[in-house]
Amino acid sequence: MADWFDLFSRRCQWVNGPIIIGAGPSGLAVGACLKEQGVPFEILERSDCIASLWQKRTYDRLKLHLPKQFCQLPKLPFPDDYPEYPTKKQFIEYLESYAKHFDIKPRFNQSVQSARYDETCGLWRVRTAGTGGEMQYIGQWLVVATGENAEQIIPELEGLGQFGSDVAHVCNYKSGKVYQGKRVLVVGCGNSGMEVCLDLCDHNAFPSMVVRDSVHVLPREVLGKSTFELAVFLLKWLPLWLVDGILVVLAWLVLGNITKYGLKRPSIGPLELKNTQGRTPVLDIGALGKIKSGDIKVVPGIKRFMPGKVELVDGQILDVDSVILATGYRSNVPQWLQGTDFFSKDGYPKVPFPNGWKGNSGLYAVGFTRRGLSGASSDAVRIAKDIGRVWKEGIKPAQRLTACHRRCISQI
Ligand SMILES: Cc1cc2nc3c(=O)[nH]c(=O)nc-3n(C[C@H](O)[C@H](O)[C@H](O)COP(=O)(O)OP(=O)(O)OC[C@H]3O[C@@H](n4cnc5c(N)ncnc54)[C@H](O)[C@@H]3O)c2cc1C
Ligand SMILES: NC(=O)C1=CN([C@@H]2O[C@H](COP(=O)(O)OP(=O)(O)OC[C@H]3O[C@@H](n4cnc5c(N)ncnc54)[C@H](OP(=O)(O)O)[C@@H]3O)[C@@H](O)[C@H]2O)C=CC1
Ligand SMILES: O=C(O)C(=O)Cc1c[nH]c2ccccc12
Repeated sequence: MADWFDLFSRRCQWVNGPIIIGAGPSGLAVGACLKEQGVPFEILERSDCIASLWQKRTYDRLKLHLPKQFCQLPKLPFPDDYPEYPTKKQFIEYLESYAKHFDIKPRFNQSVQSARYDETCGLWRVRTAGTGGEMQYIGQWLVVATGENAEQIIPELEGLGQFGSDVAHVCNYKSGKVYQGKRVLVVGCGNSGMEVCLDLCDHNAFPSMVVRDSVHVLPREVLGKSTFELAVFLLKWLPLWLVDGILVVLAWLVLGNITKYGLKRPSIGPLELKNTQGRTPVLDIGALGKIKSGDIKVVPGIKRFMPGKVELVDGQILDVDSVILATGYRSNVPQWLQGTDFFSKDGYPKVPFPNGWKGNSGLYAVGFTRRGLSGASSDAVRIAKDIGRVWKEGIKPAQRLTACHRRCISQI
């Protein structure tokens, strides 16, 4: 009886078409491409808005750091009057207009708790929790679009619990305004750590940035041309190792020897490191100047925290008012995707680029190639074509619905 109650109370829903998890740029891009193919779909989003990473978990001064042609989604370019590097506000407005243009209406407050392929009926079952209670969605395809940045990484650092209350992950940092006059320890030297330090300087705070190992810093532009664009251009003719070599030489010519500031370069080149380990090179937009001037202090790894203090691996003890953890993000796919070995433990597809977008039994992954928004866009185009082909071949899952659906519902 309870099963039929679920069905009638709409706690269990058949989705005619793919179930897309995540309404960030990746999920929206797949949605737009599916619309063009005439394939219906549902997008399930844990937050109450599209692109929640951009709307809720990024700082005010953020801009795209790749030129706009590498960041637009399929089928709808950025408006002509957008600058080369759109601001966060412009990017969000673009995404809002993108969703509107393609009439994409995600289901908000649907946090996916589990998704599993049911071999017996050949369908995916997706369970969500949200403001309206628990729901189950059933469909033939599952598109994972939850992103490489789904969860903040809080490293285990000795004594951090005793440091004091002013510890935040960078995803909760908005502006340096509230840190005025404070000594701030920024842990991490990726693009977030660097830019937050710059923002802290601009708000008269005193940042120290922890660089525990090595980091690639590249100028965002060389002679007025985007370094990233140059790399993409060179990769058309040259092997990756050579392009990496050229980038390092260019960085040295433009930025000088930065080792003396505590910024050691990794032995692996910047693009290879990005592709293999997901470590994004820093595209400098001014932090390096502040490091050179001494406004941002570079400090080595952390040994332990004490109340109001931090001890570093070289024995220095610093008095610190606040700590910002710019320690990165992780995928959350292993937390909810069950019964498939398509994703590895780190939450990325096991199959290397360019084949990681398609798994078995109607499973797809978009936005997990460590290639930013342009990587997500190419995944989205491929996925929609693949699903569209099957859809047009006339496999109408709805026709299988009655018998199959009944069996599935009876197992809730
Ligand atoms: C600060 C920052 C700046 C960046 N700048 C650039 C840039 O300039 N250029 C570039 O190319 N890339 C950039 N990136 C890379 C970034 O990955 C992309 O910009 C982009 O946001 C990726 O889109 P996505 O849809 O794959 O993931 P996200 O934008 O993270 O979207 C995933 C969505 O899935 C939802 N979700 C997650 N888990 C669940 C769940 N269990 N159930 C339901 N919903 C769920 C999330 O709430 C989110 O809305 C940046 C990343 C960061 C963190
Ligand atoms: N558009 C833009 O301008 C921006 C883009 N981004 C993008 O967002 C993504 C995430 O960037 P970001 O948030 O910087 O994260 P990243 O993963 O790129 O960097 C994390 C940093 O934290 C360091 N770290 C992690 N754990 C520790 C620890 N225990 N002690 C000391 N250091 C530690 C890492 O060091 P190690 O390398 O040694 O592990 C690394 O320097 C990237 O793809 C980035 O390009 C971010 C900000 C701005
Ligand atoms: O900003 C990011 O995180 C990106 O993933 C964009 C990106 C993809 N490939 C790169 C290589 C160098 C610098 C940024 C990127």
